[in-house]
Amino acid sequence: MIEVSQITKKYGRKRVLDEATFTADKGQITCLVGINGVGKSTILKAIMGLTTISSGQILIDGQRLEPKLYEKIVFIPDTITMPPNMKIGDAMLFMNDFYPNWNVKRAFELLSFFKLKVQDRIGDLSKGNAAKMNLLLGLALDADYLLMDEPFSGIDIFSREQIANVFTTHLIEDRGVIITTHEIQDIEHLIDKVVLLDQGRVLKEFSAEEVRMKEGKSVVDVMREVYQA
Ligand SMILES: Nc1ncnc2c1ncn2[C@@H]1O[C@H](COP(=O)(O)OP(=O)(O)OP(=O)(O)O)[C@@H](O)[C@H]1O
Repeated sequence: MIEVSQITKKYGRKRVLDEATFTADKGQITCLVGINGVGKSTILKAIMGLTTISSGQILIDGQRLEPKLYEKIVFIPDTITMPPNMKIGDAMLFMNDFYPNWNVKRAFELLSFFKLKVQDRIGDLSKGNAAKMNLLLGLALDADYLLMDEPFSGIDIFSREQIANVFTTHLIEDRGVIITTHEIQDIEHLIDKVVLLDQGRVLKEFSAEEVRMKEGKSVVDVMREVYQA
C-alpha cells in the first residue's frame, strides 16, 4: 500500500499541497482527480522522491522511500524521455541494459498490444503512439506500483480506448496504479478508488464501486456535487 499522510509542499510562499492524505492499494487503480494546478503531478513526484515535501510522510509498503525501494515503483510521465533519434527497439534495448527489472517478455507483449514497431523512430511517432510507447517503457518494468501522469492527454479517442484497455489485461496484473487524468469518463469503469483534490487538499476519497452500487452515482456525478457545490 502507498500511504500519503498529511503532505504539504510549498513553492516559495505558495502552498501547492496542503496536508494531502490518502492511500492507494496494490491490485487497485486509484485516480487523482481535480482541475488544472490542484497538485496531482506534484503528488506523484513527491511519492517518487522527485520533489521534496515540507512536511508529512509517504510510506510504500510501510517503508519510507529509499534507493532499494526504487525498483518497486515506476513513474510514467506525460512526456517522452528518450531521444527523438532513437528507434523504439533501441529504447527497449536501452531499458534492458539499465534496468534489472526490465521484463523482456512483457515488453514485446506490450509492443504487439499497442501495435507499435521496433523500427519506428521515436521523433516520428504520433502523439497517441508516443503515449503508448511511454506506457510500454513503464509497464514492462517489474514494479509493484505504477504512477501514471495524464496518459490520455491530447490523444484521439481510439488511442485512449486502446490505452484504457490495457488496464483490463494481465499486463497490469495485480499491481497498484495511481493515475492522474482529466479524461475520467475513459476509465471510469476501471477505477477502484477516486481521490478528489482541490487546491492541494483532498476533498473526498471514495470507492467508485460503492458510490455506483449504493448511491447509483457515477464518478462524474460525485465530481459535479463536490466541485459545483
Ligand atoms: N517548479 C515549480 N515552481 C513553482 N510552482 C510550481 C512548480 N511546479 C508546479 N508548481 C505549481 O504547483 C501547483 C500544482 O501543480 P501540479 O503540476 O502538481 O498540478 P496538476 O494538478 O498536476 O495540474 P495539471 O492538471 O495542469 O497537470 C500549480 O499551481 C503549479 O503552478
